[in-house]
Amino acid sequence: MLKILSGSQVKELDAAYINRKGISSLNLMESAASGFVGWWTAMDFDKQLPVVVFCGAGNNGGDGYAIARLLHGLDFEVIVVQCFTDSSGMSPDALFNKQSLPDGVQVRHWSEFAPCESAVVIDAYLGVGLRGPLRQEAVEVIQKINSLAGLKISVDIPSGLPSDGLLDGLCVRADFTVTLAFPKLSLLFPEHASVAGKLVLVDIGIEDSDYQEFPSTYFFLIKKDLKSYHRTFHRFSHKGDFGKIMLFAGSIGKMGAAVLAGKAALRTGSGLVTVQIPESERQVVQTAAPELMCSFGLQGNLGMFDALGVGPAIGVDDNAGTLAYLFQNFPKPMVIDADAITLLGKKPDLVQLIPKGSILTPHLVEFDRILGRSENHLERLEKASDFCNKWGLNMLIKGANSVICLADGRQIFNSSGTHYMATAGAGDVLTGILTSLLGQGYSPEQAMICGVYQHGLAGEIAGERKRRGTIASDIVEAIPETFRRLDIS
Ligand SMILES: NC(=O)C1=CN([C@@H]2O[C@H](COP(=O)(O)OP(=O)(O)OC[C@H]3O[C@@H](n4cnc5c(N)ncnc54)[C@H](OP(=O)(O)O)[C@@H]3O)[C@@H](O)[C@H]2O)[C@H](O)CC1
Ligand SMILES: [K+]
Repeated sequence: MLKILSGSQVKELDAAYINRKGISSLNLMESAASGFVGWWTAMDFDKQLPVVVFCGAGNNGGDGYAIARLLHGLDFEVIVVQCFTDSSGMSPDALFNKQSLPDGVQVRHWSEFAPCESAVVIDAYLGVGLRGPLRQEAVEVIQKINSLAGLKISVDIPSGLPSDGLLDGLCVRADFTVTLAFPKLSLLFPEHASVAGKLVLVDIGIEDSDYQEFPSTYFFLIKKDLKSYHRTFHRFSHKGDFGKIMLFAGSIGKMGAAVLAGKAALRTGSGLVTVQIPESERQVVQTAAPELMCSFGLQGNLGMFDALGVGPAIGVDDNAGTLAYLFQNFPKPMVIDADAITLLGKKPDLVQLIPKGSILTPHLVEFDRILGRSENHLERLEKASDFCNKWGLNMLIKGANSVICLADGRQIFNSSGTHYMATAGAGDVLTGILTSLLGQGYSPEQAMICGVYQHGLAGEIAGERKRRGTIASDIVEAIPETFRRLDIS
């Protein structure tokens, strides 16, 4: 899992890495530039289009000069736009790379650069070294970059965006941000989605062990992490090992929630799945999914289940008593979603009854219902951390880059998923997946890590095939393929 460090820790990380590996800072900059160009090559940009690289005087600019040299070597027409006047303030590595530009690369000063009609723009003006409010010249440079018509690609972070905090002013509006080593925290905030564009992560060779000495509570979950969090089953495993779970979901007119959550749990590998529903609606479930079992009364049978999920479309009117009953009579961690979260917002006294280690899965509106409105994502993350710590609970804040908030304070941003998942019932599918994994003996942390990543991956697989026509059932049907892609048997 990648640790997300603050902008000011990046310099120390580089120094420690350089020291340990016995390489120069220039080598690291070259890795960054060649990583960027590796992505560029895979994107197969049109060689007819000129490439305009805006370079600052710091190491972000240094990356830009090195990228300009490498792209020129690949036969692109490259124009470097120098965004400073006095070269004496340049970082040594940026200066070296500026001096290494081949003759064929044109260099202009930003104030003299007249925008060409069509070009790809690379923004290597300011990176994580930004300090304080933008100076006047920087405002004008960024306005110029934003005024250009072509595709804009920011190196490491859109220039002007603080790496760890909130945008307060102007920054480059990127179509892609190619971020180095780990995503900068602010790139993961929903309020910055429109300036960060698509996020691309480039590995520059720094290993997980190099991060160890740097404290951070923020992490980024990537594909290679998944396998080690999964349980392995053997040839003597039987139906019981895969868990018996109960999903309390659906109500009259909204039975799809029970069907989707139930099918998702089956596709995730649950041995036996029972849905708790109104008796009058049993034919909906049993016709849609014959593998599901139905139950119509809670009392008496909770002890037989390994895990429980509650909330999707149960309604908020008469269920406070039921929730209290579940919390008091099912002592293991459970999944709490949708209407159950809204109910907690209405009856906060219920929170203290929730079994420790349980997983709450609010989207942003539901989050506000339990913890009040937040001005921004940073405030939201802090509230989640306090809440989880106070009550010994886990929370998943759903959205692009959903955040897994663990009771011990770690907050893990998910990297999988797509906007095609913004469709009715996608959350019900997640509840089914998470409850299934808890029932298979996964700890809440394991269940959240595996479940959230695979839910996102299933959405990506469904989206590849169905694009904006993706519906929640497609996500369910893509779950088996996620096990194949992650090489999990
Ligand atoms: N491990 C890695 O991830 C690596 C990243 N690399 C790249 O390096 C940058 C960070 O480089 P750094 O030199 O620390 O800083 P920047 O280039 O981002 O910024 C410094 C320049 O910004 C000017 N600045 C600072 N604040 C302001 C402001 N408020 N308004 C205007 N200009 C500002 C500063 O000017 P000074 O006059 O104050 O010196 C500098 O010119 C990182 O983002 C990556 O891109 C490395 O390539 C290798 C490893
Ligand atoms: K930049």
